[in-house]
Amino acid sequence: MKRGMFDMDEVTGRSLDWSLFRRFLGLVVPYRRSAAGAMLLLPLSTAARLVQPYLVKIAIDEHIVPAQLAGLEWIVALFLFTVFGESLLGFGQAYLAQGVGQRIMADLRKNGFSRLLRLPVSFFDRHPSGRLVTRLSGDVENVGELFGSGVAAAFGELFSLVFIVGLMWWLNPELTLVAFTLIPLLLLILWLFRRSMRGAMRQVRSRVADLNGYLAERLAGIHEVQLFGQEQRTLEEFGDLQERYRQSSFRAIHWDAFLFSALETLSALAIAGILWRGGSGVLAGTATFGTLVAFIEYVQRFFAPLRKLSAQYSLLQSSNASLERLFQLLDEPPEETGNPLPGGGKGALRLEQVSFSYDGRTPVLKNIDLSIEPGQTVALVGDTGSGKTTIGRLLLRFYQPGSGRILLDGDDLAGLDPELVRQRIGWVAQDPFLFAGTVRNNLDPRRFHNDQELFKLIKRSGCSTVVERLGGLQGRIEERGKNLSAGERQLLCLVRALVQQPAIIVFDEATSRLDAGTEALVKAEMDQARKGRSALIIAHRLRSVSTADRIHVLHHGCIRESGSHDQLLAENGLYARLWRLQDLANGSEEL
Ligand SMILES: Nc1ncnc2c1ncn2[C@@H]1O[C@H](COP(=O)(O)OP(=O)(O)OP(=O)(O)O)[C@@H](O)[C@H]1O
Repeated sequence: MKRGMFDMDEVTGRSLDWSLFRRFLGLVVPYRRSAAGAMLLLPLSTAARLVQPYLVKIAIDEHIVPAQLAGLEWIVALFLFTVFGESLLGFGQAYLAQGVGQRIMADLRKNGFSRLLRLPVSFFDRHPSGRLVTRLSGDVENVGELFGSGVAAAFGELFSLVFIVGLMWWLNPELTLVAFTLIPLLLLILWLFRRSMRGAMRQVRSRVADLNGYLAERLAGIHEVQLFGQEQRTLEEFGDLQERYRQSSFRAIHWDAFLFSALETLSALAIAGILWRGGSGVLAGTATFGTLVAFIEYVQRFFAPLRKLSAQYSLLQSSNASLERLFQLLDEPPEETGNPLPGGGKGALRLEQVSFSYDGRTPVLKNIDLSIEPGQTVALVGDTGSGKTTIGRLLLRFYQPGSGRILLDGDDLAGLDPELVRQRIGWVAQDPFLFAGTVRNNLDPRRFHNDQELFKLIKRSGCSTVVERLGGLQGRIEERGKNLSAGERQLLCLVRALVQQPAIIVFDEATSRLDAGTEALVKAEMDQARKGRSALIIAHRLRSVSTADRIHVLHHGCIRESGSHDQLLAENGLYARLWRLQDLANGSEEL
């Protein structure tokens, strides 16, 4: 698959970043007691583990070699005690550390989702939903592991290393130097690994996000995939993404394997050095046999944490990229809240010289002047892509105009609380969306009415048959309203818009998908809904707006003509031409 065919997730993540890490520690603060407990148990369990080879040395040097069996049972008992102690302490440590990790995950998921819900719609234009799902699932998991399996464990391993080197030096400095002559080589290998692993982990995260994004998009459009026989092509594209993901994972595994075998080799070389120098030392009487055995054991235990540290390093790298992505999300500025709306608005709207572009480059609306007086019905017509829906979105404050201003009952929309604006302006969308859940939760999400009032409104809006078929207010609507026809969905969305008793109602192609019979029904309900409030009707079919008080004809983002139906026909301009075209087509065809 070509790069760019499906937007690649930005490859983020610097090397281990302390500012990110400090911020991560802030997530641990609420659980500091458990975290401190986990950190405290770590050195204790490590000490219990590392004292074991020393006990073996004593057993050999003081009891077995000199054939002094008295007291050996105490050494064995102590040995067993440290083994059980290590298990118990290790269990307690893992329990506390993993608990902290799980709580951090829950917090991040909740905070991330809560931020997503408050982000402006323009954010979702830039970020495919599949990628956002990856952030709240995969990235959160990674960060959660950072404490349990990452930080706490790394702290333990580092403690082990220092403890081992200290003990070895205390037992025999010369043998310690022999064991660690390969340290420069070890550092070189670790540096190489660290550099390569960082790039590999970033790529893995980025490619898994691509894969998830693609999956989410294709599953959402499964009807179109099947309709256009795209199963094979989709499979191939998925296969390509999957292959890219596999390759990057493989690269990461390859580096992991490299480090594992390099450390194994170094460990074996160090043991060989100890056998050679230590063996001659035992024969010359400068070292004891017990020290030799303990050294071999300690060298193995020195390289084991390094292997673990390298695994933790991969984890830290991938968590770093995940942390960066999650913090980016948490730092996204939420939609501005603005001032509360003064009460008693009558539903007057005014657009003054409004211009707008989605991407900051291509103008979609240019210097729009338009007003709706209280109780008036204004219509927007124009060809596909001329910017009608965009005007509706600006009215609902989903986007802010690039220049110019919009006044709602005299107040600049830019300074008003969007939630309250959306309560005052009802919206019946072109492609209405219903959530999986009860009829009640869908129709009256803000709980404006009790059941009786709601049912009255449903009846008045002519959709009581639909609601009864679904099983009443507690009846179930499936995901995206797929157990309903387009007309039924449109009718329910009309009720949903009316429930909040808006001063202004916007119909965006509300009847475009309906058959003649249902269209007449919805149209009648729309006429009913317009009574006593201002309305903006966005439509292709001129017949459906001919009775509007004022009609604006939009062309390439500019208002080309304005007036009543009769005035526009008399002007004999674009509107009149479109009207004749639609009339020719029996008034039933779209533009
Ligand atoms: N989210 C978006 N991001 C970028 N461009 C967009 C977005 N939504 C719409 N556009 C572009 O803005 C222009 C106006 O779109 P808009 O939906 O307002 O047209 P419309 O007049 O309502 O069309 P239609 O009658 O087909 O619904 C189009 O060129 C469209 O491609």
